[in-house]
Amino acid sequence: MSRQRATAFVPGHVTAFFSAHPAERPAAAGSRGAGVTLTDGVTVRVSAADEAGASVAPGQPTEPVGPRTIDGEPGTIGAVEDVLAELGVRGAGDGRTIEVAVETDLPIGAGFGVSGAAALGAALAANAAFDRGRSENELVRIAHESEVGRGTGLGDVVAQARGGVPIRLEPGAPGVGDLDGIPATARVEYVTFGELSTEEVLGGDTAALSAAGEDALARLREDPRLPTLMDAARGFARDADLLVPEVAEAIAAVEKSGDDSGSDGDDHGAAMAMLGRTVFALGTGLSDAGYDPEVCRIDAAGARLVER
Ligand SMILES: Nc1ncnc2c1ncn2[C@@H]1O[C@H](COP(=O)(O)OP(=O)(O)OP(=O)(O)O)[C@@H](O)[C@H]1O
Ligand SMILES: CC(C)(CO)[C@@H](O)C(=O)[O-]
Repeated sequence: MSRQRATAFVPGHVTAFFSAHPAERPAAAGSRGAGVTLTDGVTVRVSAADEAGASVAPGQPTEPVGPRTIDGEPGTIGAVEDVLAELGVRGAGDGRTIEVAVETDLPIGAGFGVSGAAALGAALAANAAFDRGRSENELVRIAHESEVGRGTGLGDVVAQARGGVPIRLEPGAPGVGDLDGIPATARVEYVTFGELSTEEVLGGDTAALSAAGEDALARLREDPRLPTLMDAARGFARDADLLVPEVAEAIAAVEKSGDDSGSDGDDHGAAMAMLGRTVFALGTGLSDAGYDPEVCRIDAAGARLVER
């Protein structure tokens, strides 16, 4: 008998650069690239709900699915619904409804991979709560396929499952894709100026962007260190023509304050988080430049079930 309730934590993931690799089969689709996973992330609690809390999901007018909240307010994430359907826990057909509570301090749609994290957290928690007996690789694949299917991300789920500083060498879910990483830890600062639609960028022409992403990856593979990650990220944002003015200004301000203070080797400047109007820095670059950033660290562990 399962406990019918479980909670998972999934780190946020900031992509530094990427190339898009669509494919017929969602498990084979994905991205190459690199980024950092964050101790700031998404907590997902999945539980059997009371009938009183039952609701009807958009697009499924007759199926009661149970309450869905994001930070306590009603809200759904498409990839989460697809994960639950795949695991057969969405409307179990026995009158049971499922409650999903997503909590995060991260902004949604600003380059932190919140939708991928919510999907992976829902997969881990639903599997545990309803004793689905899937392995970690299977759950990562289900979350990856759901995220790719919704067009809200390509490489966040596999990166978030791993933790650390993931390098996505080959696109796709476990068994298809291939990951490496930079063995490093650091303080992370970030400031968000607003959203950038992932669906819009991925739905457009990605050829130039992907060429820039492949160049950046080649550079990082030659020298898998944090300063090279940040430098390749800045080059990518420029070459892929994705840099937004507020982020460009912040990157320049961090560079200038580093030059002025003759800063040591611990600060590697700032870069843009893909895909959001967000700037991030490793070290104290943003606070040194006079910004008031959120502060966290590189996450060491990757997605996991937690006691709650
Ligand atoms: N308040 C909200 N703001 C934005 N999206 C929301 C909100 N509530 C639910 N959503 C859903 O959450 C998902 C957000 O996906 P999106 O890929 O835009 O963001 P993200 O995963 O946080 O960021 P990114 O892909 O830029 O790293 C979408 O499916 C959207 O429908
Ligand atoms: C496409 C993307 C930048 C959206 O956040 C991310 O999923 C990635 O790096 O594949």
